[in-house]
Amino acid sequence: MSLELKGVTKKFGGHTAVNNLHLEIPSGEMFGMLGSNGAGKTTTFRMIIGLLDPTKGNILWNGKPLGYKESHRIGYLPEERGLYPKVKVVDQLVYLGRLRGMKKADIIPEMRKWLKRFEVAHYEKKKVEELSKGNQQKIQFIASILHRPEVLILDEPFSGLDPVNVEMLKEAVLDIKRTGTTIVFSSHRMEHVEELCQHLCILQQGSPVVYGKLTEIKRSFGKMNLLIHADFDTRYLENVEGVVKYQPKAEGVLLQISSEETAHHIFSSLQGRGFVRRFSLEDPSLNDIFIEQAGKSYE
Ligand SMILES: Nc1ncnc2c1ncn2[C@@H]1O[C@H](COP(=O)(O)OP(=O)(O)OP(=O)(O)O)[C@@H](O)[C@H]1O
Repeated sequence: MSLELKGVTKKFGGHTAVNNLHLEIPSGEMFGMLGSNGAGKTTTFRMIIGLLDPTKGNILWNGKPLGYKESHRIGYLPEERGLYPKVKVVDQLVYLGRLRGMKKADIIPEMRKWLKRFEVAHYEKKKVEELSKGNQQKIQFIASILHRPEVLILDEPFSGLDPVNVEMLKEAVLDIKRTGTTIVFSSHRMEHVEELCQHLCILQQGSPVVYGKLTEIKRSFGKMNLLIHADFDTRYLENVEGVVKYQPKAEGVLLQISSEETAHHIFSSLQGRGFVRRFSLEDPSLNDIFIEQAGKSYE
């Protein structure tokens, strides 16, 4: 049971937006799709949901093609949010739920459950344009999950939300995953992907430059981070062998080092120089990996 992309390519005229993409996303998994602006994430999502046809390749859900007719199986939160501004929240959700094969009598209680959970129950009879952008996003999220899809595609679900709402949405996404839904989501916020996904892919110009399990991707990166807070000048570390990057922080310094051996060596070299409040060896962050692979910072 999985979502499979087999050699999927999408060309727009002479431009290749997605290039021979092979992915296998196990059923029930939450999968992170990363990449710089224009890398091909949204195009891939549009092909998965059947809004665009691949120029080449196949997309299979449990071994069968996923087409536009399978829309009741798929939930999609698009990047460019698009609800009808003049239509009331309830009418909008009933309309979208019915499009995905639900009965009105089933939609209303499910809708109310989610509106309450997202603390927007009092907007049920308001027009969408009367809601803030963040609250409109919650409504659009509800629209994407109301029919309990088997596959849920979330394009930048957390963008534009305040930290409290990000947490609220994250909890909801995790609960949906627990029901067995397969979730693919894109984000430019690496910490969200690190927190939620076991597997991920980084696209660059339509091709995956990193693909696999987060823990293995980190392990095979070949570098680690060393955080040091010391009450003395540590600038000499910049020239120590094995130190790849030296970044002064508001407090202390963050080093990127090539091996654990370098950490041992640095630890010894700090002895006798003064007080060390923190010495912490850490895995590389996804941001480190992204910057190196895709060549862009999203901090
Ligand atoms: N309908 C279209 N016609 C022509 N070119 C397109 C079309 N849709 C996307 N593209 C091009 O395909 C490439 C991939 O775009 P896509 O929107 O998939 O990137 P993305 O990874 O989602 O980017 P972002 O992070 O900015 O949302 C871009 O170069 C884009 O200009």
